Amino acid sequence: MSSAHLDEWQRRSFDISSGTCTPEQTADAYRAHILSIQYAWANQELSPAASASLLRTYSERYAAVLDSDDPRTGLNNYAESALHVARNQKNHSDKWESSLSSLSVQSLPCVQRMMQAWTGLAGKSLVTPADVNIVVGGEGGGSRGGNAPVPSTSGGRAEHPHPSGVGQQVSSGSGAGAPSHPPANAAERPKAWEGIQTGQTPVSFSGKTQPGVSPLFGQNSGSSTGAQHPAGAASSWPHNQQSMFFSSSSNPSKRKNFYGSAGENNKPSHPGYGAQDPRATGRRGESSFKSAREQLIVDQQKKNSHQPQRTQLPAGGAVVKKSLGANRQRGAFSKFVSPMPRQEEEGGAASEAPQESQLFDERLKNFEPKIIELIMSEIMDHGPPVAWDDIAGLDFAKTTIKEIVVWPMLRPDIFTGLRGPPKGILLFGPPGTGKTLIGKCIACQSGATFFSISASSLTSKWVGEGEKMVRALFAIARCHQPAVIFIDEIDSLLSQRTDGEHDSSRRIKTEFLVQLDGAATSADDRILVVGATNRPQEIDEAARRRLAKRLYIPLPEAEARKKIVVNLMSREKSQLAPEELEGIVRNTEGFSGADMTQLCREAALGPIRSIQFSDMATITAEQVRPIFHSDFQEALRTVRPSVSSKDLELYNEWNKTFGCGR
Ligand SMILES: Nc1ncnc2c1ncn2[C@@H]1O[C@H](COP(=O)(O)OP(=O)(O)OP(=O)(O)O)[C@@H](O)[C@H]1O
Ligand SMILES: [Mg+2]
Repeated sequence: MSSAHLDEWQRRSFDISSGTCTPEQTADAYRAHILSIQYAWANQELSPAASASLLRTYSERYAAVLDSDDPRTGLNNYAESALHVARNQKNHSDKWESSLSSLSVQSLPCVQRMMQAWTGLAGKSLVTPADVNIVVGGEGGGSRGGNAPVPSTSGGRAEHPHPSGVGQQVSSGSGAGAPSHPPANAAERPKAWEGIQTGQTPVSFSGKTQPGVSPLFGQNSGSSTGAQHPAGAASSWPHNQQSMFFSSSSNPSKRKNFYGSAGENNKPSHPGYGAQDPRATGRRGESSFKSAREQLIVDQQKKNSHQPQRTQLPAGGAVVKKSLGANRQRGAFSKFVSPMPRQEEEGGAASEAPQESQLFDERLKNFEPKIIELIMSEIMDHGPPVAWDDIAGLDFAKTTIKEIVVWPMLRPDIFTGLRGPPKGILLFGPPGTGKTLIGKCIACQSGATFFSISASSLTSKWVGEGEKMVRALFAIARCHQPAVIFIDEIDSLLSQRTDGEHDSSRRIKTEFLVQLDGAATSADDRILVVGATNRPQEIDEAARRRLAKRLYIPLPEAEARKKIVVNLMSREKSQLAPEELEGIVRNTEGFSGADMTQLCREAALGPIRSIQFSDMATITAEQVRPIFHSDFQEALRTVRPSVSSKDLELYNEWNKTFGCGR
């Protein structure tokens, strides 16, 4: 035994027996003991007999700590695990089975009304608001965001009524066709309807509309219209209506799940999104087993659940393809939509789903799971939301970006051919002017799948891994279209190729250029690469050409500086007269957005600095005085602009030569 070991053991023994340790610390120390005994034994520092004896001794004491029912002296393992089980336990509603029989359902007034409406009121809204109280799928079983997984009968050409019996999802939109009549006899009815009639299908009814659960009857909360459902679904849905009925993988994070979806084609899942939460299927009794990867995704979803839902489940549930912009919800979180409708997207029939799923596998089968995993982790779905208004000034850049990202979504029909959006944007300008901020804003506002890639994650110490990463990145982006790939500090990835540089970094650049060029991507692919740099002159000329839209992000003008101060001060207690504000703006000529932020931070410390040291411990937050103009004056002594006029000249020069600004 080395003396170091003995010292350590002695110290731990002392700690444990000193009585000052919490049960957790004691247990930890015992665990450490047992580990070190095993380690010493494995290294032949302890004889087998000695280690067996030590282990026995420690195990006895260890057990006493762990299994104690006295919380002061030990850890109650049973309680801990019981808590764990309780945390993961499904609530009662999971087990709750409706006592409603098919007969009692039929006698419900709303069902009666609906049946009457069916026969008597074709062409009119069939439901009253009260009807929306009936939901399908129970907990988590519905689809979200107004994309009810029900087939459409758009254009009045549906031969089959809605499985719920309504015949059509009643919509506020204009795209809905005339509601269809119910089939006159049971033989004509789709199976799902029979399921309701006979109580065979696992339909549950709850007393209230749950958020995120699509009403079975009645108006959809979103902009879902008949037109939103893929054409053709109407004719194909009866064959798998149950799966459509219950599939609901509309969570945005599900798209991270597409990988590994092989073999799931027959499940009522969103084929493009792979494994799904079994609860979401609404099928009771199905195995609740989740792989570690699925569990991770579920955990991530929970973690990010406060984020706005940006991904829309294509109508029809079983259809993978995202619908085009014209059919989507619009607004801040709506998706960036391809101006070039693809054939499959237009078709969108459920029968195409298996092919699509195969396509996903096909496209990614050559990539190592590890690499795919790495890239998937770079998909940015979270982070504090940034709105266009949070970015002061930069109107030209903002308008141009909206033009490239937002407008094609609104009018996909006119953004085709030569008007198609560019594949690459370069944001360049002095440091701290909001380039990264714009990237974050695109992530929040475009609705596209947003990959925020750092150059370091693409460059690997393993030769050859880097270009694989680049290939995988674009392949995955292609599977998640429309997609935006944001590469901050792109100069480090695409700097000029020199003779002396390492071969692997050269290969990464080449691969990137190939992918950017579209040689490896088709014209229909909606992948937008946004690069940001404050060293535009270092970018390789080939890369420069591919980043066709080069936008100068200059230092903020007076108005923008004012807006930054006003924005930041609105969140603090401050007293600034308008003329004082103007004074600050005048004195900050040449400051970048980041400098302005720094100035405000420094000024905000003014009130704190004025507090007497003796009062520091007792003063309440309300007693801290507001930020005054004098604090700004004080701050201006220490905060200086970070961009020199010489640097500015360089940027202006580069902008004149290569920029796309006016
Ligand atoms: N136009 C702006 N409006 C509001 N805040 C801004 C603006 N520009 C910069 N800022 C502030 O400065 C901070 C830094 O900005 P950002 O990281 O976007 O700069 P950058 O242009 O990416 O700089 P770099 O080139 O050094 O990466 C932002 O978090 C924000 O607080
Ligand atoms: Mg930046």
